[in-house]
Amino acid sequence: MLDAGKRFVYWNGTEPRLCLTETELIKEFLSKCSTVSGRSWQQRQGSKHFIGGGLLMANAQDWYHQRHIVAPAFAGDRLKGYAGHMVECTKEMLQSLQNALDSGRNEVEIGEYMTKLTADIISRTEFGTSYHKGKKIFHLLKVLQTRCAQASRHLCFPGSRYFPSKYNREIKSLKMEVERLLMEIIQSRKDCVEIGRSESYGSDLLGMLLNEMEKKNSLDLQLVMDECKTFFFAGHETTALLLTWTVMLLASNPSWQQKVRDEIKTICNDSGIPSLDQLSKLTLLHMVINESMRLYPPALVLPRMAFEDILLGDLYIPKGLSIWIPVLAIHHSEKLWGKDANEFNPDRFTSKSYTPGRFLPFASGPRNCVGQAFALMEAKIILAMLISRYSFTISDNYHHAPVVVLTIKPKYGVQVCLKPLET
Ligand code: HEM
Repeated sequence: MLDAGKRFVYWNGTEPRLCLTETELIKEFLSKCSTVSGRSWQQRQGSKHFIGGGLLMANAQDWYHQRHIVAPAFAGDRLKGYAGHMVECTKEMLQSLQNALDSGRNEVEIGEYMTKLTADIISRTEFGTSYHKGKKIFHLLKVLQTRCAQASRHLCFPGSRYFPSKYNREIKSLKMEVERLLMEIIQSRKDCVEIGRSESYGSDLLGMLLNEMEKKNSLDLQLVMDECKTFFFAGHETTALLLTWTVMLLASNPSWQQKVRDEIKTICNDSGIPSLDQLSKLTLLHMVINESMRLYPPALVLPRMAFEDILLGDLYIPKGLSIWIPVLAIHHSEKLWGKDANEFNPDRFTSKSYTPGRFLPFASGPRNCVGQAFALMEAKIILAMLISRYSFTISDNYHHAPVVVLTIKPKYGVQVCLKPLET
């Protein structure tokens, strides 16, 4: 793609798209244009049933307002408070790996375990004690997301979203069921506060959203529900893919696997469970995670629409033009990363100063990933616990077939052979 030139326009059906690959311009665009650019009508339409007007799809002043409500839930002590859920859920995942080994299997498809684990973690983080109901909601949301993807193929036909087709009827009833369950949880929290049984709406993500919105006098329940759906959508599959690809890379590179294991042993002693202070000291693990996100970025493109005329350096972007930042192509560019751009080499992240605009797994600027610190904490805890308990190698049954559909997935999964380590 980068061979087509540094900037070029191409047509996606009837929509012209400007592809931006110059790192200086990308940096400037992402840092300065967060309120004058945003999600297109098509993007919002395609996702409105399963995430609605949540942060990911919000634009302009709505986005700015929502970002300020949501951001505190992912920072400081609140963020640290989620670590316990991450450790507990990972212990359960390790137990099910052990059960698989005890039943005579020594090979597992690790992607399945990671997908279930990250769903469990976000479910507990969002809904605390209402966790089982949360899991049911998320299951319905997954079905809803698939149906929306199927229905969106017909979005180009005018009026198709109003047809009472099979998909549209199913989407409507799934959406109603999700919102009914979410309202049940929210209502019972509100009742507890009103009758004086509790002082706040709770310390989980949902409770924090309700508390923040009440403080700012804007308790909009539809928005609370949309944010809950957004966190699940934005934070579950992305992290599962990061973990799955990292295990694949470490299983194929035993020397890096051992280096990371030694680091974990030195820093976390024998427990293999990193404390919050220890997480920031796991520098080799962090380099491996970065390299994994460079090679297999869970978000492949950053799509935006210009809502006003924008002047970026010498580039004039007219209002209404779509802008695409091709993260995958930038992360694999030999010009930006050198001749070994397609190889696994975590050493390239030894220095913390990378050219801005060339490493964008979480985007950058004010509209970057609000869950970045959460995702990195989660990934480090899970990987540290897994690596200190098992050594793993890539199975002969693994076929390397990354498929690109919005995200980058291993088509046939990632099969690894596990060996318990002496403790
Ligand atoms: C490895 C894991 C993750 C990756 C690679 C990732 C990546 C990204 C990227 C690239 C964006 C910007 C999208 C764009 O501008 O088009 C984004 C936005 C967002 N992410 Fe993440 N994400 C991850 C995990 C999470 C988690 C765990 C959560 C929450 C629990 C989360 C919540 C969000 C939200 C709400 C936004 C929208 C922010 C805004 O528009 O202001 N993400 N993420």
